[in-house]
Amino acid sequence: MTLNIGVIGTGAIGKDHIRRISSNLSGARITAVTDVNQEAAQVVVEQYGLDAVVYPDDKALLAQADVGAVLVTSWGPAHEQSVLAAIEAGKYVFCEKPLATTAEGCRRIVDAEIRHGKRLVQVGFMRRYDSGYVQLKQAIDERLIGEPLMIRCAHRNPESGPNYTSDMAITDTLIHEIDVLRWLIDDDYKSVQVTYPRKTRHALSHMRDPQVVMIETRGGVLITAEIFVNCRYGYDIQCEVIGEDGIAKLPEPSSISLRKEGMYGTRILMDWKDRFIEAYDREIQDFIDSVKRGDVQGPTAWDGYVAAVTADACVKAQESGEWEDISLDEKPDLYESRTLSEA
Ligand SMILES: NC(=O)c1ccc[n+]([C@@H]2O[C@H](COP(=O)([O-])OP(=O)(O)OC[C@H]3O[C@@H](n4cnc5c(N)ncnc54)[C@H](O)[C@@H]3O)[C@@H](O)[C@H]2O)c1
Ligand SMILES: O[C@H]1[C@H](O)[C@@H](O)[C@H](O)[C@@H](O)[C@H]1O
Repeated sequence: MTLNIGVIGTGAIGKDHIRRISSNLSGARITAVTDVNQEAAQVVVEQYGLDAVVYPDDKALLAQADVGAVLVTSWGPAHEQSVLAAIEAGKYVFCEKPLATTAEGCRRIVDAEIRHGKRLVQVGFMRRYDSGYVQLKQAIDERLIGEPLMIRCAHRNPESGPNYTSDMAITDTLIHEIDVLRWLIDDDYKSVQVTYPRKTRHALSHMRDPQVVMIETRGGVLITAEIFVNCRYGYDIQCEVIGEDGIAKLPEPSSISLRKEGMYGTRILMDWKDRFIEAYDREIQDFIDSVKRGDVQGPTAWDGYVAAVTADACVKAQESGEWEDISLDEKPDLYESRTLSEA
């Protein structure tokens, strides 16, 4: 049976997920949408030729009995309210990162899910579905490089918008590394420090860019992550795991090589939508399939909580310049069952 999906937030990524569900993926259709900008939501319905109703808000959308699952793709500060309302309505919910903008908000979602007694929430940490990261994890799990000792990574965007602030380097950007690296090496974080190299002239005056974040894991692995959101040349994601017996590196996206005008090289992508297009397809297809089985498997609300606690400590470290502790509540039993990361 086709799964009816409602979409809360029809901005950039909401539209992109609507496009993939309507044209690339199988087993689901969009029957309901809402956005604070209802006219924009109506335009999206027409643009993608959807047979969908535009509802005034998330509550009205969630009240529809025929909506089997929802995607929360609104602004970060609106996520918590919609996810809590979805859990209360007993609906499966895929929420883009961040699950909530505070660790307390994520914890409220975790507690609501525990009270419900069953996993309903999947968080949009799509890198776990990227074939490059999956290969990297396989190499680590198979001990091809021995015990991991250090990780070096870089998260570069060509440019940041006018509303982007220094803390968003953590909460909006590094949040992907925060999730994927603990999944990659099956470890959790202990402490963090943030330092600032010389600032690029391309960053707006209110911003620190680039930033370098050092995270120590409980197992003693040292992570160095560069965040550079005005690098100009492309959307570039790098990750290298240095182990006792060798080094494993995230593959570059496949691309033809060009010999042209005295140069030999490959193109670099400019947009996150293209860099992780297959990962987004896989994560949303997995959500659809697992909702239909009644058994959501992707990144959990607990993963969203861990990311938020870690991000809070990173933001504190941005301000203090000191090493800051990262301390988590005890993992609830609900999240001990097999997930994608353990499958
Ligand atoms: N996984 C990823 O790689 C990835 C990529 C991009 C964005 N995101 C996340 O997705 C979310 C949306 O990002 P975006 O780039 O699409 O932003 P956007 O600004 O393009 O779209 C957000 C939309 O949400 C709407 N909105 C705000 N509050 C709402 C509410 N209470 N109810 C309904 N609609 C509401 C806005 O009107 C807007 O149309 C953010 O949390 C962002 O961090 C994730
Ligand atoms: O919302 C986007 C998205 O998550 C991208 O993957 C990231 O590179 C950007 O920095 C962020 O602003």
